[in-house]
Amino acid sequence: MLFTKGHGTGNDFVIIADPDGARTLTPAQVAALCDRRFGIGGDGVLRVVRAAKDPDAAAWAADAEWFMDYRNADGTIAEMCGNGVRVFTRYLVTRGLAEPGPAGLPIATRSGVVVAVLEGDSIRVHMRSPRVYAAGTATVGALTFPGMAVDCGNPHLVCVLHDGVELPSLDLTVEPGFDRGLFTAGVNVEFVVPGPPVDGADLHVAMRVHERGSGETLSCGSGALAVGAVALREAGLDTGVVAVDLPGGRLTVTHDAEDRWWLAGPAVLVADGETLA
Ligand SMILES: N[C@@H](CCC[C@H](N)C(=O)O)C(=O)O
Repeated sequence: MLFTKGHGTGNDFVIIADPDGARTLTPAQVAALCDRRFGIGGDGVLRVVRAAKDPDAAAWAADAEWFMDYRNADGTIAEMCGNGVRVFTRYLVTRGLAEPGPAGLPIATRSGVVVAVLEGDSIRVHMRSPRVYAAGTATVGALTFPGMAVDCGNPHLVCVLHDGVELPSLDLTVEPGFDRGLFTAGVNVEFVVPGPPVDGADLHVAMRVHERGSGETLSCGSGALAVGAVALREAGLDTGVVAVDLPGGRLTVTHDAEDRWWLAGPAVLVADGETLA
């Protein structure tokens, strides 16, 4: 099987082209591809398929030619992957499979159509609007952190650290505890600390994330969107730009005056290959 490897701020993906929807990817195959010792290694798989050729995306085929079929490293399906959309777009354009129009390139995902705009090394995506909807808590070791539940198409719990707890001190090798009644399908948990002012942003934060189905990753685009929404809300700002620093680099979240939410950051293809087993 031919594959391409790519990443967005270190959130890395195995990309499998399946334009006509001829391939079945089982959870076990996805987990094997993503295995960092016995496989290619990745936080997830992006299957590149025409929306019209996949029953999960047929509803969007009139609005977007291509469907990002995203799977987590453990083989589970997720509704959205913000870094994945950018890497997916880079793949389509680099391979000549799509060309963005003046308004950008629509991409179908399991949580609807998003639109990607190429800006050199960076790709900016008009995302589905995040919805901050409930209070929750996360536990890491003996510590409990209050947080806000945010729906970005996929579920997030954003926790601002308190009492001088520092991001590097958190052990995210194990899944944080969370309220399974609130998040019946699991959750991606973001831990956030405020940062000093940076040029071009209204707010600046640093975050780490434990992703549902993938463990701690170097970056999570939908997580950054959730964090940006909570940061703007807590600052009392309706619109603004939030610089979000992750272990893998910086993403920028913007809520503009037309009520659009944007996620921007780099997207890189690093290798092509072929699996042998
Ligand atoms: N890394 C992604 C999110 C991938 C899906 C997530 N693990 C889930 O299960 O919801 C991103 O960049 O958004």
